Amino acid sequence: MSDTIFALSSGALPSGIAVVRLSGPAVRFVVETSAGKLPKPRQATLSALRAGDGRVIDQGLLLFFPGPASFTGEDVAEFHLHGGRAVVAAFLGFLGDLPGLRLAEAGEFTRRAFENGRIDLTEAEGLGDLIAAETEAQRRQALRLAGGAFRERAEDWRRRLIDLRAHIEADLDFSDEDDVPDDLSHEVGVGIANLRKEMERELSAGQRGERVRDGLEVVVLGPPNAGKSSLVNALAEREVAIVTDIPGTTRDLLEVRLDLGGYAVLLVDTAGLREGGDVIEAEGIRRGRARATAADLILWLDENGNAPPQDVLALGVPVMRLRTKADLAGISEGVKAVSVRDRTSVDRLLDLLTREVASRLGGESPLVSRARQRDCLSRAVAALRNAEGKALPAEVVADNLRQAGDALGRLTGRIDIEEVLGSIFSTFCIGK
Ligand SMILES: Nc1nc2c(ncn2[C@@H]2O[C@H](COP(=O)(O)OP(=O)(O)OP(=O)(O)O)[C@@H](O)[C@H]2O)c(=O)[nH]1
Ligand SMILES: [K+]
Ligand SMILES: [Mg+2]
Repeated sequence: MSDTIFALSSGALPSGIAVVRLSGPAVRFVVETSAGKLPKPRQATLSALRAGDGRVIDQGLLLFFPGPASFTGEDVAEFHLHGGRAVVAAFLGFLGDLPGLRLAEAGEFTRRAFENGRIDLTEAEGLGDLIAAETEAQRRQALRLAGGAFRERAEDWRRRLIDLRAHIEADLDFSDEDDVPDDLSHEVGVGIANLRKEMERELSAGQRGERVRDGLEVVVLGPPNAGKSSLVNALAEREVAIVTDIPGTTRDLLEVRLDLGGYAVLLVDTAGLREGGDVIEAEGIRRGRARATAADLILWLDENGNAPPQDVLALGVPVMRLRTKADLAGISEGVKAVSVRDRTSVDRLLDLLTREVASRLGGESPLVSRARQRDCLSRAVAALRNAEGKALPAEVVADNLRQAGDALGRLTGRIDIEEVLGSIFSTFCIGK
């Protein structure tokens, strides 16, 4: 019999209300001990909440969700206490002293929901993303995943794969090996190609999904003293980076998270690019370049409006050129100008960046948003490609379809999941 787990599932104390959640076989016993009797399922019930020795710890709401129709699939209870530190400490102390009860590990409620078949792995990932979501686009995407959109899609694909295999296997039973009726093999070929195309569409949308989830990375590059750190501070509206008139002030990479029109952006300040300087600065410059290599956008800042050097252009990352310190010089045509002394110009730049980010990340929330999901789906696509060759023996086609199905099984967590489970659920917070 599994342990009964409990945790403070709501946020930091003190708070108006604190929700302590329990799941497992001892839940009924705990509820009866504390509230005197089991309340009606799924109905909030006000009750004195007592410790094992009968003393009242708090007066609060209690909810009881009998398994298997609960979040975890087991008996679950929620105690809504007053969110004082002493109240919660006393209640958790009472629970911890009961036999068979222990504090939940990070993500353990969700893990039980998965293990009891209440949700699949993509829904569990969606729940984790929903809790981590900081922007509107992240919330929408996570909610779609948590609501089962990817699971439904993957199940549909799996059913179709099974149908296709059934066709092929029926065929193997009834005909000589090299004598597959043309119309049937044609039908199967079309079915495989359609599946592959649908999966490929989701994979390419997934590049957007991963950016929405992780944030679009914008790296600020330019010569020393171009005003990079000043602009980063102005865009973030906080003094994140040190600004001085000494060239070579910034050495470490500095990351700032921005919410631009509901999209997460990671803005990275870097050391000014130049030859020479001391070892510390040289290392800073090396890190800045390396970071820019993987960026989604480079903001190239220069107070004269000069273009970036060839080695920056050669990175192949889109570049937005900006002339800085526009308050000091006249208008220069062709290059957008900004001055941190002129808030309107900073706001205009924010608008421009927001439009740029929205044009890249906007649209319906993609299903794929993690490397793990991308990896599983890529394997399925590769297997389908291998099944599409002309004049392949039916056994080879069937075997590749089976492999594609296995890849989808790994995606939803039907098979081969032990090695990924730990890494997925350990990123959750305790109480989820
Ligand atoms: N007049 C004016 N001065 C600015 C503007 N932006 C930055 N500066 C000044 O330019 C100097 C350099 O600014 P920083 O933001 O430190 O420049 P940086 O590119 O981060 O410099 P490094 O980190 O050393 O590469 C500071 O004295 C800033 O006050 C601007 O828009 N107008
Ligand atoms: K500087
Ligand atoms: Mg700087």
